[in-house]
Amino acid sequence: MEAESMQFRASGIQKPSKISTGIPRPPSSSISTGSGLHEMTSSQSNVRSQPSSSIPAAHGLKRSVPAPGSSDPFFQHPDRVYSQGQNTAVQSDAKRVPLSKRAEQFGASTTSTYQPTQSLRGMALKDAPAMPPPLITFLPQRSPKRKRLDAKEQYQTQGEEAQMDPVAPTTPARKVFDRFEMQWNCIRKTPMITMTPSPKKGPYLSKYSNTTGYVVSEIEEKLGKMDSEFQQLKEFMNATEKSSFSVKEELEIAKKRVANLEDQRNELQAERAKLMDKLADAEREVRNLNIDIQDQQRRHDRYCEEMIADHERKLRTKVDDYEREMDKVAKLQQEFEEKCGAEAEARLDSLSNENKELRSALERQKRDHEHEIRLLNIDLDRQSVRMRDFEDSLRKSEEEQRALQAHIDENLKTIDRLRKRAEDAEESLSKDKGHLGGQISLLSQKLDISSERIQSLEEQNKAVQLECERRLQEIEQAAQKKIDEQTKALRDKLIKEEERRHKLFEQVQELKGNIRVMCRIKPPADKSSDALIKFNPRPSELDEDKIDGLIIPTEREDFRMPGKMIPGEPKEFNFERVFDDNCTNKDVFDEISQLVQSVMDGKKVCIFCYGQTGSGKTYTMSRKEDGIIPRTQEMIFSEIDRLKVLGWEYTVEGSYLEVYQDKLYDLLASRSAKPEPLTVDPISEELNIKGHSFTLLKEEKDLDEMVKTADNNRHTAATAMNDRSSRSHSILVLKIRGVKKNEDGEIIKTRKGTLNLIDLAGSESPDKARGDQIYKEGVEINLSLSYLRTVLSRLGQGKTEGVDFRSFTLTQLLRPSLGKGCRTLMFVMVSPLKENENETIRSLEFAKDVSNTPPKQRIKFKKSLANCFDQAQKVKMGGSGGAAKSKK
Ligand SMILES: Nc1ncnc2c1ncn2[C@@H]1O[C@H](COP(=O)(O)OP(=O)(O)OP(=O)(O)O)[C@@H](O)[C@H]1O
Repeated sequence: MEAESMQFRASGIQKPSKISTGIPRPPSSSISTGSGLHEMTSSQSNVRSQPSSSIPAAHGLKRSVPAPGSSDPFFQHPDRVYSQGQNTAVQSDAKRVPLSKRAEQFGASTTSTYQPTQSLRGMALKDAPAMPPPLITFLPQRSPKRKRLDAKEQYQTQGEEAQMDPVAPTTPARKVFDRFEMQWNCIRKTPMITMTPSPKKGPYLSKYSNTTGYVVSEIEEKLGKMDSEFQQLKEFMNATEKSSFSVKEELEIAKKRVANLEDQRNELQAERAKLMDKLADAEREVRNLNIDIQDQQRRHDRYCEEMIADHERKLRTKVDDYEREMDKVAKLQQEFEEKCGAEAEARLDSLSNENKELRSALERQKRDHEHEIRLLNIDLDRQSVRMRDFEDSLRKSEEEQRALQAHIDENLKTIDRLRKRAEDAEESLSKDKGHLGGQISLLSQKLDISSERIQSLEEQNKAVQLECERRLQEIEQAAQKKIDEQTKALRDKLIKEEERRHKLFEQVQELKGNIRVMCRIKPPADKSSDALIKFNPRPSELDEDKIDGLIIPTEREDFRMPGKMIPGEPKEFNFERVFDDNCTNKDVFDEISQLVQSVMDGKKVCIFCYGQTGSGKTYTMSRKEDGIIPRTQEMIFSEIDRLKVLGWEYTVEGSYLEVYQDKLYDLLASRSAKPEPLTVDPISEELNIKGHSFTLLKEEKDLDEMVKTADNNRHTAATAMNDRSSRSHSILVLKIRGVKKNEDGEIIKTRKGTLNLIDLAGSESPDKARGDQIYKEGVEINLSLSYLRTVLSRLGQGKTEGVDFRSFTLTQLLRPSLGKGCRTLMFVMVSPLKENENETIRSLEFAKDVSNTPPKQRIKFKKSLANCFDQAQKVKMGGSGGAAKSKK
């Protein structure tokens, strides 16, 4: 059976062996029943070739069987009409033609008819039709509309059809099988041949007899067997077809998978190309970053070098200037010391001027130096800002690198994923495996190389950054060291210079006198309309731009002609300086700032503002924007800062006091209750007020606050002339203490200065018409002022002994600052209005009294100075050599 099935597969036509027994045979016959249809034909042939002995009475049958195409009724059956040729062919080719072929032959005679009434009597078995003629058309009819397909298309179409209907007879084998099945069904449906029973005939013929029946049942049995075999065959055929369709399906799936894998491979290649591009971009970016970093570093180096060179150059210039100045000072000092005798006085003024210039130059230089240091610090700051910027840019580049790295990591992850996918694909695509694997490994190798490169670039970056930081630190340290050294050298020089300046300054101040007087003329509200006093200003002999004297014309009654006014003796007033109505508060302070400086040097200084009500005392002393007090505040605290550099530490204590009706009050005390008068210690060397303590002023703003409080509390009383007319003396007292310590912290020098800034009450004559209270206040004020004049006059004459300060609270208060070695400046404020002329002249005379007592030295100094100018003038007229001399 196995061999047969194999044979079937090879030929495409399977024929069960039982089929060969489709033609009934005698049971004794040697014809094998196990052969196929082919054998069946052979057996028929064998039957024909057998000796007549084996087939009894064959002849009778032979004779009775008509030849095909004859008029025998068998062949006239409407369903079994055979042409003679066909029949012959069947008979002659029965041995060779396979059943299928024969089936085709049968199928070709679509019009053949079968006559069941036809008898086979007298027909030899070999002449009997081998197969019953088919009842229907065997060959499948092709639809005329159906397109003719080539073999492949047909195969595919059949495959598709088979997919739709797995048992559809579309394959050639199926077609043959179906035809065979139909043929077989025909045979099965064909009614059994009717034969006339003939007991005389042999057993063979008796098989066809219905009367005996056993032969028919045998055939029936065999047919049943064949049927079942056929069913098996059919099942087998169906199963085979099904498996063939599933194989086809698998093939299709495999094809699709191949296509998918192809796509994946393409995708992978595209992704690899993208990654390569990204990698190239990253490398390019890193290269650019490196170039940027190098550029930045170069620029930074160049900037540092330039800065250092510039700084050195500036410093050299400064040192040179400083040394030149020092030489000049030394020369001057020498000259001064050499000509200290009579000529010294003659030269004193020029020396003092020079000294002033020198001092201002030195201060300028010092300021410049400080400015230089500030600039250097700014430069350093800028440098550190640049450094920070540089660090920022580095940090940014690092971040970019990190982002790049993250990107690469992401890509690596993607690659890993892809690699995994590729590996999966590799498993199913064995052909592409090597190729794809190679590509992936190449890609991962390249990526590894890139990651290594990035890592090394990062390391390079870090190294460059570290190097930059190190170099910058070195430069900073070197610059700082140089700055420190130079600052120290300059500081030492400055300290020496400061000491010299201090000495010279003291000398000049001594020469200027301990009591100095200056005058200020208040500008008139309306120059054109107001009736003004005719001040004839006299320019200073020392400085033509300045005024130091006033000549006021007077009138007197002609004693020969009473009532007639004639010009009187002009009144001449000489002061250290006169500020006319063009001068500002700044000019005033520039002139007196040296006295504030003296306080820093440990001197006791009193600055008074004297004058009639409304003449501008408070304006000069306390004007918020530019008065003496606000400017003094600023100067003191900036001086403290300056001297700190030279090793001085200062403390400032202050108090704001008021003398009203000869009683002392604290202007800082609360005004809610009636203020209690204070008592001054009459003996103490320092100003001591019982029950009163000075306020420690750490910063300028503390002093400012104190002044504001005092201003608010200041007692004022309305007068006809000035709404805020002051009816009391106000005194701002500042105690300034300085100590200088050595490196071990021991105090090596101390300075104790006191500054009294006094805004005196209005000096006008008391007028009864303004009320008793004001009159009383006026009398009191006048008394205290005249006593002050007395005290100052005596002091101006150098009489420090026997001066009684205790008579009035004001002088008692100022006593510690008016004694020997103290400095006093009196500002006399005058009104320019004609209506105030008397008061103005009285004020000027008051001031004259104070200043009319200059030291003898001063008179001599002025005389010799005048001589000097005369001589210089003469020389100038005489020739150039003289001019040079005069210049000198
Ligand atoms: N140099 C000046 N320039 C412009 N205005 C001035 C000047 N001096 C004083 N004044 C003005 O004159 C008025 C009176 O000045 P101030 O109060 O200073 O007088 P005073 O002498 O202090 O008076 P009192 O003795 O009553 O206190 C103010 O309005 C002030 O602004």
